[in-house]
Amino acid sequence: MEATPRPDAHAVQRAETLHAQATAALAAGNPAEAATAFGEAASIGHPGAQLELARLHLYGIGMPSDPAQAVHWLERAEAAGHPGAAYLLALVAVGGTTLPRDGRIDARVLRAVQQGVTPALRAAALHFGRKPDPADQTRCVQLLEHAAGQGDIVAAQLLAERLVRGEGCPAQSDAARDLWTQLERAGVPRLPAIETPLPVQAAGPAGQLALLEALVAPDWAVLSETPAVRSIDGLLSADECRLLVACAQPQLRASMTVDPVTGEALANPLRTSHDASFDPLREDLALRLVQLRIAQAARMELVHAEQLIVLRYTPGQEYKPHRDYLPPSSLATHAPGAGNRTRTICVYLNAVDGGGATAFPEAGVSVAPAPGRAVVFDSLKADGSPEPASLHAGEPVKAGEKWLATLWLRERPYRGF
Ligand SMILES: O=C(O)CCC(=O)C(=O)O
Ligand SMILES: [Fe+2]
Repeated sequence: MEATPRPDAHAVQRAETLHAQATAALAAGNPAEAATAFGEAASIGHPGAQLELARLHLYGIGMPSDPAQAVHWLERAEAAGHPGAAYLLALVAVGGTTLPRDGRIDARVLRAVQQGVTPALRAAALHFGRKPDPADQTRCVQLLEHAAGQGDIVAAQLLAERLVRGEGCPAQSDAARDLWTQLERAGVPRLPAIETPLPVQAAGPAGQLALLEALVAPDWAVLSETPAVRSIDGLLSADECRLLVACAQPQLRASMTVDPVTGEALANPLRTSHDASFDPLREDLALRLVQLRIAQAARMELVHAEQLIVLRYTPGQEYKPHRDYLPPSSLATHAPGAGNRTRTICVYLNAVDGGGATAFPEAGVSVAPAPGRAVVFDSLKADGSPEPASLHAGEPVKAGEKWLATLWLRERPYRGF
């Protein structure tokens, strides 16, 4: 890596001014202007500007997405000692498209954890939380405490759920109640009760970070060959199911469907749930690792996936019989280069008190919700043409809530990294 020449005091001052201008431009909704100013400050050697510029390149804000360019600036910021840069480089590398999946991932996350980078603490907590060793369970709680102490609301929610059940610590119902009272005062909704009675595959060696274990998914069981329907148990841990619900809750809105004639998104009685779509910008390392395992379970690369969707159904709500492949009208406007939706994986995040199974009438199979269980099915035939027998429905919920995470996977890459 090239060493960045040390800028003089005047240049440092100018870089600070540009960084402040760029930050203001971004907040005011002028990403192109922000990119120019961050770019100038980054070239002078401002590590914060290098990191911000990298994020714009990565997510294609104010410019087309260019992960390789993002990595270039992140490596500079990392060399200058910016704690967030190591974290972001690890986040890019786990995807395996722009940087190799190698030992630097764990080393970088470990460094970010030691420097207290909040999303790194959250990701490490969830990783250790999947290891059965009691010391790792304790580590998970400590990392959640550290992140929550730094203002990470989601970590605080996950911590409260562990405290109340005594997961990785003695049960502390008073402390859990106090924490929930504080959270509720701040407008944070309660999480549904999520426990995973299904055994979850252990996450690599005890006592150490080995984040690439996220890519190891349990095998599927074939329920129907044609149409292809499979199920997988123990895909996500309780913490991971809670994470998806907690991240979705603030963004829930009435679900839309694609009009088969016009391709427009419409509120539709076909689908009465609420859902949240995860903007890639909001995908932190923990969410990315969870999604990588979900994609792996579906035996596809995550770059083929549209944005993760989390759905919530309350009693009476359902997703009436439908097929997931896109009609030609919407395919033409929704990333046609990626091809059609070829496969879907839905992961149940909680136990539903009544109803809510996913039914495949043509296959004659039905999958009941259980936390961490997934159903994987194909929407296209082997020759790429639509498979009408992939018809399926989310049956009405009769009691309690149903939380579900869905990845719709395209024939070809849909995401940039
Ligand atoms: O709610 C369900 O069980 C099915 C969801 C579904 O069909 C979808 O997300 O495409
Ligand atoms: Fe569907």
